[in-house]
Amino acid sequence: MKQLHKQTSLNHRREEEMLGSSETSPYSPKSIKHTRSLPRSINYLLREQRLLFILVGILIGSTFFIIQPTLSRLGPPEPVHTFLPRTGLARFAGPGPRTGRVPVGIGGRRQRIVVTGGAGFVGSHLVDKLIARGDDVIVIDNFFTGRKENLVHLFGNPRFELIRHDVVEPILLEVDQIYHLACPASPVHYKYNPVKTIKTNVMGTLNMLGLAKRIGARFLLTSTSEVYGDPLEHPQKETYWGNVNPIGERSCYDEGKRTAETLAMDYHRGAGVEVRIARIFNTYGPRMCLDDGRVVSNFVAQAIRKQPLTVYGDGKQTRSFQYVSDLVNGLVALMESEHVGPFNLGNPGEFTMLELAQVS
Ligand SMILES: O=c1ccn([C@@H]2O[C@H](COP(=O)(O)OP(=O)(O)O[C@H]3OC[C@@H](O)[C@H](O)[C@H]3O)[C@@H](O)[C@H]2O)c(=O)[nH]1
Repeated sequence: MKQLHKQTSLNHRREEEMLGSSETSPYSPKSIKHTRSLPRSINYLLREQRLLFILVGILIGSTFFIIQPTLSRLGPPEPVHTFLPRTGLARFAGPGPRTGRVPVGIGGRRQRIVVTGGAGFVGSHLVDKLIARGDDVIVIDNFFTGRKENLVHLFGNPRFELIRHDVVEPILLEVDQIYHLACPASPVHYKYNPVKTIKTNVMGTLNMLGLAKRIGARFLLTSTSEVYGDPLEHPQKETYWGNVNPIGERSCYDEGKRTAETLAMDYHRGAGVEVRIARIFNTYGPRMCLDDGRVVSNFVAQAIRKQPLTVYGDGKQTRSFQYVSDLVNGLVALMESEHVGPFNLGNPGEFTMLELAQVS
């Protein structure tokens, strides 16, 4: 009996709860409330001609978006770039010619390019070329061998920025292309602090490749003919793997650049980063440091001071020499090309050092 009674009282409580909920309970389910308030919202819309105002607003908005493209065509013409479309832009814009409206900040925008080591001899000439063709350029340099004087003519140019930064530390920027030149390149400079040289080549390249991967930028590594070491093949083709001393005085640079190349290819294979590798042969031109210990600098400095030229060894060792503007044209052409992997940039004609001394 007790049990039965309990059951009855429970049923009674449930009936009470159900009744209460549909009548006056403040905790009544939302769905019931919604059904009741629907006509009220329609009433709200119909009152005081609110619906009419909404329709007029939609009409004005649509008219603006129809007329706006016509107006923008009447504005000043966009600057015409004669160079080939580059990948960063192509990736955003999609294949084929860009037509119709494009979102602000994407359509017709210039390339943003980072040049690490842009205050150096080669870097500053590269920056000049990129600025001249209409790009926005950010230079990163720690001024170990680079000099502000190489870029002073660009100060005040709104498309140019200079950041004092060492690439062994990470940096975050939003760009389309990265030219990675930062590293002391003459034997006296790279032997001055060999641990720092190899750190720059490994950590610096790792950081810039990481940045390229993160932001989807194309990456060009400036490597060197020194990756061939003391070559056993002449001339050296890109397919030659070299003859390098891993423990010599030059190894910090030779092996550093070889590791940098390895990293670039691993980022390409493993993370899909678009990489270019330029193996740069001896280069000369304005803004070379007269005290960098290279043969052209030394011969020029000695000739200016009317001193005898110092030829090391028997002078029969050969080198090729290219003018800096030719190298810069090659770097840009390589970046714009679809060639992945190493590419020699130099003059095919070789001289012995004795021959070079005779023409100086
Ligand atoms: O006063 C000198 C200087 C150098 N030399 C000789 O000239 C030759 C060229 O030496 P450099 O120091 O100019 O240049 P290297 O060819 O050794 O290295 C160069 O190679 C390619 C680049 O990537 C490197 O950054 C660059 O340093 C060497 O055989 C050197 O012994 C002289 O005979 N007299």
